[in-house]
Amino acid sequence: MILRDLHAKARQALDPVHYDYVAGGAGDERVLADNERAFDRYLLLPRVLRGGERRDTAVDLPGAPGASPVLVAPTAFHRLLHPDGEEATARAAAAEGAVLVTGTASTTAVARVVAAARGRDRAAAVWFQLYPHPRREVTHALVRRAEEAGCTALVVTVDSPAFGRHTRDLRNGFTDLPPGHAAENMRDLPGAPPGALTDIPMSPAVSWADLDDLVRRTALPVLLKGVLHPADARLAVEHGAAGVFVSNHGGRQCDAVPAALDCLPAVAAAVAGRVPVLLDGGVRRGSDIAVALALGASAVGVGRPVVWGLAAEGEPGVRRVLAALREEYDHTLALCGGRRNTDLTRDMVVRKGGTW
Ligand SMILES: Cc1cc2nc3c(=O)[nH]c(=O)nc-3n(C[C@H](O)[C@H](O)[C@H](O)COP(=O)(O)O)c2cc1C
Ligand SMILES: CC(C)CC(=O)C(=O)O
Repeated sequence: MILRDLHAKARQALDPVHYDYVAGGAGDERVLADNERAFDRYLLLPRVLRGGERRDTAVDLPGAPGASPVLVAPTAFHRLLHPDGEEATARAAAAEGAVLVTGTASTTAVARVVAAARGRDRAAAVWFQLYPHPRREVTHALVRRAEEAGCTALVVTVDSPAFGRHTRDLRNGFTDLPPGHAAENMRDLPGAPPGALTDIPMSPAVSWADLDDLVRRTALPVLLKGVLHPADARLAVEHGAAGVFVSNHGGRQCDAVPAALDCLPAVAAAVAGRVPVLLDGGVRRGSDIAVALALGASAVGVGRPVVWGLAAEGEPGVRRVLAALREEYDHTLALCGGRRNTDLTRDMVVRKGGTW
């Protein structure tokens, strides 16, 4: 309910073109719709008489011990959506104990984002989402910026060898950031001066060799974001990834893939507990988090709900979103007879209308 209210408030507050940029997806937005709908296809089957007075929902993630199971997924251009931008998001995430995955396409430089988070909580974990650049030296420069800023992990987005065709943006002619906004992490790096959406160039040539190069080059844990095929999850582990995000980019890339949730069980089976599996796409309720964790995720990311919270109310709005999800999840865990996240097991999820 809180999330729906903040979404409605954000819609009122935002320029319709910017609203469409966030809300929209690729193609006919089939995947966008299915990400949320997928959660309606699964139900929880609680266990009884085995709970406890207290619950502990913290999770140990790479570079983020004792984190909330709800992460802030990377979303671009926060200053476009609220004047306090990424710094407000960072303070809110830190206050809620949530890992912030800050993006390459940030309208605030990564050093300032991390400083804002650490100003709120000295132990706050900020991960840097990386779009591998067609020129390796630019990728390396971005990694150095993230390392120097104090990020504790890299999240390499691998579902974007090309820009997604966002139908609403094409219709609205949304190609440039308004004056005064820029992709600050790209500033002074070779390439176009920041200002256009496409100043974050995608590279169709990115390969496993680039992942090997990154893993060799940085001491930070490297996670992959945008893995759907179990064979790729297996390869990710073999190539040294410290975690895998099951994600279809919120339905913004290929509009003919399964819902993220539907890909989770096979990826979790392929990874077989060797590294954490995370999921994003369509998570809107505490019970969605419980379903994802029961199906093999260690934690979930939320994208649009955080942006709606930011656009509607700034830092307090983001806090409300993260707190609501965490509290609803804790309540669901209690109702399922769990004390820890790992008490939610595969047998406690059934397909609607069927049995397991
Ligand atoms: C406005 C917007 C911008 C995004 N920007 C990025 C980005 O820069 N890098 C990235 O890896 N994912 C990006 N994503 C995808 C999110 O990280 C995440 O995968 C997706 O939003 C999850 O789905 P949800 O919005 O249903 O929670 C973006 C998503 C949205 C809605
Ligand atoms: C600048 C864009 C590449 C950000 C993005 O990933 C998205 O809008 O989905």
